[in-house]
Formats: sequence, structure tokens, C-alpha cells
Amino acid sequence: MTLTTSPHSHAAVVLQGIIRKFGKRTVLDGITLTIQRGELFGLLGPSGSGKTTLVKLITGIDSADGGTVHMLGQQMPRLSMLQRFGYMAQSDALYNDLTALQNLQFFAALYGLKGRQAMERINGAMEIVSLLPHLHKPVAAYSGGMKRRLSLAISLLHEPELLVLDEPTVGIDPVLRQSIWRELGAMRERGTTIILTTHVMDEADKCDRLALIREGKLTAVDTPEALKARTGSGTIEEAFIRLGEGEAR
Ligand SMILES: Nc1ncnc2c1ncn2[C@@H]1O[C@H](COP(=O)(O)OP(=O)(O)OP(=O)(O)O)[C@@H](O)[C@H]1O
Repeated sequence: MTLTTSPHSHAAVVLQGIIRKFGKRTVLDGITLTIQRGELFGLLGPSGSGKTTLVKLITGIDSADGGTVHMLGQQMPRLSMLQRFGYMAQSDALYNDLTALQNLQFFAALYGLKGRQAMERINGAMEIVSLLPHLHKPVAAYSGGMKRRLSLAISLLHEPELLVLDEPTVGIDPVLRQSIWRELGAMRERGTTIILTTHVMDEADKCDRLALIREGKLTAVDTPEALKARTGSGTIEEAFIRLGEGEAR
């Protein structure tokens, strides 16, 4: 058997010289970044800095105007990769008129899950986000936070090797936020690569590495400890502000 290997097959994601423009505006300006398999990787940046645009390019939902994206050794966008990663978008892509179970069944079918296996995965994912008692409710009756949790459950359904989460804990209360982070930690222990965007500094601190993004450019990529040490900061928030000031000067 011949295995086709790509120079990027050891990394989870390789971005090379990514440019994305909307009209005359360059929203991502030469992003080069490698995320290793098994990393819990955070993208941190002010509102409008390009985080969502970047994760959409990683998942192949959007295409770059320049540069290349490789995910798990494959050049993106590529339809066949859909079954290998889970994606939780910033706005929930749910069918409001259907129950949570019907939504989950729809996505399970898309991922090729059937019968008892599909039901086991649905129950497991809903347990992780503490929504099992609400499985049969129509999504229209869910609160905003419950919809976020259901979206997260959907992204976990097929136990993907890579998870891409755009602000996964927005609108989720602190207790549940902690339990979701425990689960993300457990998934990382099992070898899942997790890429997430966040505004929450104590969440950023839990990542293995962080990329700081500002006005479409990476200003720093390192471990939270190294970013704090480099800027002489006690907290990631302080490091983030100092690195931003350095860029502006
Ligand atoms: N489809 C689009 N058409 C035009 N402009 C867009 C489009 N998508 C994003 N932008 C612009 O690109 C910039 C980056 O947006 P993006 O959503 O990636 O930022 P973000 O860092 O994720 O912000 P937030 O933290 O608020 O979600 C913004 O100025 C936004 O207005």
C-alpha cells in the first residue's frame, strides 16, 4: 500500500501567507502559523481583528485570496475533510422549529452515524453540555446559552480529531463554563487538537499556546507563560495589552 504523505501531515493546521480581503480592505494580512496535533490552541484578539475570518479559512468554509491552508495534511478547502473536524460557529446554525434531538439526528446523518451508535453519541454529547434533560424540546424554546451548548454538542458528535470552536463559552454561566473546560481538557488528553477563539483571559491562560492577532496580523505566538515572561506581565491580559502597544508604536 502506498501512503500519500504531504509535507504538512505531522501538523494539525499549517497556514502559509494567508491574505483575505473584503472589498478594498485586507482583513488578514500574511498569516503564517503552524498548529501541532494535540495542541489546545487559542486565538486571541480584539473584536474585528480577524479571528472568525481565520477559523472559517481553516475549516474551508471560506477561501483565502492568497496563501495556503493545510488541515491534517490536506490542502483546504476539501469537502471530504468535513467528517474529520468539528466546527462550532459563532452564530448557531440550528433548526429552530425542530427539537434538539432532531437537530442532532440531522447532523449525525451528515457525519455518517447511524442507529445505536448515533444515539449513543447524541446522548454522550448532550451529557457533556448538560442538556440531556432538554433533548426533546424544540430549539425555539432554548435560551441563547442552551443554543451555544447544543452547537457545541453537535461539533463533538462524530468525535473528530480536530475541533474548531469560535467563542465556545460566550453566554454560558461560570459553572457550566468550567465543566466544558474540563471536558475540553479531557479531549486534549485523548489526543484531540482544539483550536478556539476567545475574549476570556483566564480561558486563554489554559491554552497550550496562543496566537495574538491584531488588525489581521499575528503579533505573537507562544505559550501563555512565555508571553507573560516576555512582556514582564503578571497576567495574560497585561501581556496582551503590552504586545498591542508594542505593535502600535
Ligand atoms: N463577509 C464579510 N464582508 C465584509 N467584511 C467582513 C466580512 N466578514 C468579516 N468582515 C470584516 O472583517 C473584519 C474581521 O472580522 P472577524 O469577524 O474575523 O473579526 P473577529 O476578530 O472574529 O471579531 P469578534 O471578536 O468581534 O468576533 C471585521 O472588520 C469585519 O467587519
